[in-house]
Amino acid sequence: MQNQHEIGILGATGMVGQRFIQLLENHPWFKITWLAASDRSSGKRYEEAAKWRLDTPCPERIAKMTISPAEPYSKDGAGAPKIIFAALDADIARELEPKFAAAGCAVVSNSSAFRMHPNVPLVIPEVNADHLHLIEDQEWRKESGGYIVTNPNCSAIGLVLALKPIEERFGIEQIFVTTMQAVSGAGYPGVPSMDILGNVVPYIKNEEQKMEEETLKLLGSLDGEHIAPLAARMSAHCNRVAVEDGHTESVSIKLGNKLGRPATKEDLLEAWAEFKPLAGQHLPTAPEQPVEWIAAEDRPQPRLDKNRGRGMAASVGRLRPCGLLDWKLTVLSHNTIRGAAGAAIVNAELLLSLGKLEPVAEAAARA
Ligand SMILES: NC(=O)C1=CN([C@@H]2O[C@H](COP(=O)(O)OP(=O)(O)OC[C@H]3O[C@@H](n4cnc5c(N)ncnc54)[C@H](OP(=O)(O)O)[C@@H]3O)[C@@H](O)[C@H]2O)C=CC1
Ligand SMILES: N[C@@H](CC(=O)OP(=O)(O)O)C(=O)O
Repeated sequence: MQNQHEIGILGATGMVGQRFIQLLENHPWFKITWLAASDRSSGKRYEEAAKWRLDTPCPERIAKMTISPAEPYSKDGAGAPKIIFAALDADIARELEPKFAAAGCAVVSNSSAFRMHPNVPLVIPEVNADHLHLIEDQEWRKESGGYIVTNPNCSAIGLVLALKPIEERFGIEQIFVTTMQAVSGAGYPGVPSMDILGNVVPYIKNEEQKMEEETLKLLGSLDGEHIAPLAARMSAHCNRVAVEDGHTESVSIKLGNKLGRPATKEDLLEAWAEFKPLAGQHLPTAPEQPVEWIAAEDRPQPRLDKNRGRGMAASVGRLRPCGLLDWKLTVLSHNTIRGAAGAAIVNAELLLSLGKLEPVAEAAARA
């Protein structure tokens, strides 16, 4: 890819916005040319508005950029770029993302606002790239070429990466999952230190419902113009724990009978090892091995394993028979990389490789 495409970030000052900047600053296909946040930040230089929380320095070029209002067109008529990465709270996303899509932008969203909308694809490229077909039914796409594509909740994404190869080969009938979610998942400043230090909080608003609905949509199949969710039963328990980054999940599953015989441990390990659905597509942010099996009996652990595959792989370990369902295992993934900014970036890479980020005028003219 020779030309870099100009991109903008909505919510650029937040936890996920900062990850977008970190992951995109040296990206071979995308160049950050526009940053937007709330009225509190607009008009300020990025370094004045954002409290940089990551362990690599804020890129100098970005620090000096001025934050724009969160609108698709500015007063002088100049527009935001046509590719927008969005990292907004759901309520704000619900209001702003459609404005950008209506203005002809491809909105690659990380928020939950439209994930379960029937015409909005909820996508993990390794899992359900075919669901992108839904954008063609969006009114914005028909009128201006713009559209919204979403990535999943940060807890759903690791789980689904681990389950997809199993569902494909063996089928899945029941899923039981308990999460241990990092504090960075709540944004900054997030959970008060007095609430989380030396403690576990067994409640994250709306999280269990999102995990359950999104998992079944992601593992569902495109049926004409609709997604038929996976017909499995699922129960999620979500907890906040005193970990900085990385969501860990204890999972039990009951398998289907696609194989015609009970699956062995070796069958499951082989399914993960051979799961490389994007091989040969050369998407820069996609990990070579999306699901990494760790044999050590006490892994995966967030401190040691969250950065596998540059933070884009789901780590899986502790596979053993389950006394209630068939198998139990532990899954770990980085919540602000694979679970947020990295997920949206790999979605945009997929869209570009499929020709769906071409200039909007062309798409609108075709419609
Ligand atoms: N943190 C995580 O691990 C994950 C987060 N998410 C989701 O990503 C989204 C962002 O999360 P996170 O980065 O943690 O949140 P933060 O609270 O850290 O950041 C929110 C961002 O939105 C901006 N913003 C707030 N109000 C407005 C407004 N009215 N108009 C325009 N911009 C506004 C803020 O700007 P300002 O600085 O000016 O206030 C800031 O840039 C949320 O939907 C969250 O649920 C998803 C997966 C994982
Ligand atoms: N709720 C998640 C992070 C998040 O923001 O999820 P969502 O993208 O579904 O809103 C957590 O607290 O860890």
